[in-house]
Amino acid sequence: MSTGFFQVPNPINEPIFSYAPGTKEREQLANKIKELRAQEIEVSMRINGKDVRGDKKIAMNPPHDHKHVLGYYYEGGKKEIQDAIDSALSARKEWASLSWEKRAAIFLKAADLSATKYRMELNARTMLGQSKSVYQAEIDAACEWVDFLRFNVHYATQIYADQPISSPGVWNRVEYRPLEGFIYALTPFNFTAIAGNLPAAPALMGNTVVWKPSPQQIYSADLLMKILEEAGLPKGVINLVFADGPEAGDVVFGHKDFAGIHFTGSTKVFQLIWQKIGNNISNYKSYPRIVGETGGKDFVIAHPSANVPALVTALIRGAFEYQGQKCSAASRAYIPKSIWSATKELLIKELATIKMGGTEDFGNFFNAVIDARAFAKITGYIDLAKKSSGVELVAGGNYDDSKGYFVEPTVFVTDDPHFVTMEEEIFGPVLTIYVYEDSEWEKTLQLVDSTSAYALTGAIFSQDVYALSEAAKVLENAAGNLYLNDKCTGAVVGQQPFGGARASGTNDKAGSYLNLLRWVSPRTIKEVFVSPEDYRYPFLGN
Ligand SMILES: NC(=O)c1ccc[n+]([C@@H]2O[C@H](COP(=O)([O-])OP(=O)(O)OC[C@H]3O[C@@H](n4cnc5c(N)ncnc54)[C@H](O)[C@@H]3O)[C@@H](O)[C@H]2O)c1
Ligand SMILES: N[C@@H](CCC=O)C(=O)O
Repeated sequence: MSTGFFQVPNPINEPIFSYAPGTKEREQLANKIKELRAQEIEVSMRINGKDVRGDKKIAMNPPHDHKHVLGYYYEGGKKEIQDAIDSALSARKEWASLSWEKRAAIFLKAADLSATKYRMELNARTMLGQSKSVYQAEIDAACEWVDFLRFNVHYATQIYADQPISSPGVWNRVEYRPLEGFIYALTPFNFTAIAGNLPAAPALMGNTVVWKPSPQQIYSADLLMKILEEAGLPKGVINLVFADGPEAGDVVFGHKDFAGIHFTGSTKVFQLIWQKIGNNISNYKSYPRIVGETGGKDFVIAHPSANVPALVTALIRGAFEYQGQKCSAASRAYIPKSIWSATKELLIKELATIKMGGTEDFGNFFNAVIDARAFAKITGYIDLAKKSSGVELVAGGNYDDSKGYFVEPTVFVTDDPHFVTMEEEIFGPVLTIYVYEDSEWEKTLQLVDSTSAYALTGAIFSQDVYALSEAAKVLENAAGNLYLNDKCTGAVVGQQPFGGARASGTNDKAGSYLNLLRWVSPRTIKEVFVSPEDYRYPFLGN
């Protein structure tokens, strides 16, 4: 029973380890990678706190070394999804009525376990299973995941503390109830932190969850689940399932107690899901909450006053960190003619220094793309661009999938600002540049705004304050996360709440109170201390 107004520990961002040569953490991580590579693990679903194995045994392989086997998982089907829903629904009553600080303590403990005991393994699994470099794994699987857990507890308390005023003789209160039913968390391959946050955020607010991760992220999802359980998460609160997406969707979206979806993934899949929910709308007990962060076609626009070395650094980091497989990745850039030749020269020079290879070698900045399907899609765009007129290959353009799914960091310049690679999300290491006349700055801003259906992230480079503020105004609706003189990736929880609008999602800002608000259904209570005992108003007289 709660007996106080509790203050949660003040969250601060988890410090990023350097993994520089000679550091203890570098040695520990290298050892953990070696240890994991030497074994084949068996991964089960977790339904109602129990290991459950489906009939289909599927191998997990490092994308940069696809013949190596890291282990196997066992995919289920409709029956396991139904069992997971039943488990979530039966766990709901007890979990929802547990006092908030006891729920919060579990997630804070999971944060501490992830920052200490399991940090190396979280990073190692993300590096091996998703082909992330050491730094990219550290900012994701360790730091962002820990930040989500700690900051969400802080935001939850802000929500609970937000109470209405009361007039004399009355006490008004708002209870922030969890949603009535179960939540479906459907998560992407590219961020371990996002995969963990999507089930954890609704669960923190008292909901129970069915979580289906991307097949390409199961190797690290398995560890996230183990950490949450070790932290004390009761059985049935989060149920981890592995199944074909549409098959699982049929069961989930057809269920009357479906109360909400927490999705991150592609725009196409989100739109299919929204349609399915819409088609079933009259069958649900409540209107389901639909929260989805989806694709991007993120831009960089440089003004003639831009600092060229800073611009080139932002293009390289923004477009090619994690092989361009971030929803926030820079994939179209607009450079004025007056600085194009300096930009091009430096870009080519710097790209030539990038080392590509497996994640086990910490000297590699660049690793493999996630799987054969992504490799085929990305190289399809590269081949098309290579043979198109008006498009010039500036750097990269080669690829090889014999050992791993390697695609070089690739840059094209096009004379058509509507060329397909300027408009569609490729989700790989391909950057397309359009060079504009300096005199066409205003026109180019309009072009940036109207070229793509997406509106996730964008960056403006300018040393001229008027140009910077003009661009920010014209591009007001072109990005949910706008960067001035910085790359358009790498949002930090608590610092840059993340999400976009238009085709990029519902912009509910992961890692902020705005997101947590979607997982509660407020109940307003008015209590009157001395209730009126006569219906007559004074104006009626005697
Ligand atoms: N805006 C953001 O915050 C953000 C963050 C990360 C990734 N993303 C986006 O995610 C995409 C990359 O991730 P991905 O390849 O894992 O996305 P995806 O859409 O292919 O898959 C996301 C999840 O949906 C499932 N799924 C796939 N097809 C389905 C279907 N027809 N019905 C039901 N479920 C289905 C997948 O198994 C996975 O669990 C990119 O488009 C990227 O921009 C967005
Ligand atoms: N939040 C991450 C992107 C997540 C999508 O893949 C960033 O800001 O770069």
